[in-house]
Amino acid sequence: MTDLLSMRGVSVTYRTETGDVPAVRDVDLELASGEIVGLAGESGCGKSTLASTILRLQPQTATVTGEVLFEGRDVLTMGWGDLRALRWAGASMVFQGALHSLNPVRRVGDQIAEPIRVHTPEVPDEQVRARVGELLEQVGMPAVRARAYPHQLSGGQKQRVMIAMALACRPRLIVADEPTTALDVMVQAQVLDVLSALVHELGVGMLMISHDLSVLAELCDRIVVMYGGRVIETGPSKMVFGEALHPYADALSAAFPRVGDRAARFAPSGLPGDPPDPAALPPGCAFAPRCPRAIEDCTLAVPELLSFGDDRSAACIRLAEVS
Ligand SMILES: Nc1ncnc2c1ncn2[C@@H]1O[C@H](COP(=O)(O)OP(=O)(O)OP(=O)(O)O)[C@@H](O)[C@H]1O
Repeated sequence: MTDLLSMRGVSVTYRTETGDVPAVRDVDLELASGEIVGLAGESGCGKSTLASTILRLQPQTATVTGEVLFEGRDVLTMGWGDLRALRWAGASMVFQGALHSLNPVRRVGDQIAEPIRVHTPEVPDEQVRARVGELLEQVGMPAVRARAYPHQLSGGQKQRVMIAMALACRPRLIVADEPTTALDVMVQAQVLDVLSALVHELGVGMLMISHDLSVLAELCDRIVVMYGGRVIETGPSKMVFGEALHPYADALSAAFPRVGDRAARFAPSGLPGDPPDPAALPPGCAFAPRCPRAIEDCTLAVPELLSFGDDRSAACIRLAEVS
């Protein structure tokens, strides 16, 4: 078990008018301080749902079971006071839609200062302002930009502001859900550089979700690949993308795009069919209907996630042949 984040047997089911949607099924995930872990998988495989459990941000229609231990304490059962203290100060999130979540009529410096003021009301204004300037400089912007309004900033600068805000209360974990998706390729690369430099410099942990495999490969120490709500492979990033064990992860790396190549973004070319509907998974291995190596036995039971060496695991009954 790692010191920072340890998720055990996490399942999330949404209640909907048309029935239950089991979006995440029995997921284990470990993340240590200073480590960047990437969550990969096609749209709808449960990445955002899993990430939202870390800060208990899922909607009321969701039922979450299992354990989400943050520094040894279960986020799923902690009281509201502890949860409030955890958000921003323990763990913070950089969202996909961040570019539109800044308040257009407030200076960005005031918006970065807000979590600091809420979490540490005793800190005098002058120190808060100094901290905001320091944060802007950390993300590569001059401190004077604190006075700017969002419309005066470019998309990349706005995303830097969101990163500064996420860092404001010195969290030990950052959850980044598609943090650069809306940005141009060049700006995307710059923002990713800022993020990874900060994670390494400050020694915080980061869970990174991206459709873009090249982003994950470049940035992450370890990769967790999801399919149909389950983890199907984990391992060091170079190995998962270079010599995948699971046929699905293998199909992904075969379709490996160039950095920022949006046309090739996470749609494993050459893989027939669509990702499964989480409310109606096929029996046994959910990937079997699309898998070039599937045999009849694959449909009998959900394959267990088995360890391969110290740092890799995969869920496929045919691994003896694949590995
Ligand atoms: N609030 C909700 N109510 C019902 N179903 C939901 C809700 N949020 C997500 N889902 C469903 O849960 C499944 C997992 O969704 P999730 O957004 O976690 O996947 P994802 O891998 O992050 O996809 P994407 O990359 O498209 O964001 C999908 O089938 C989705 O339709």
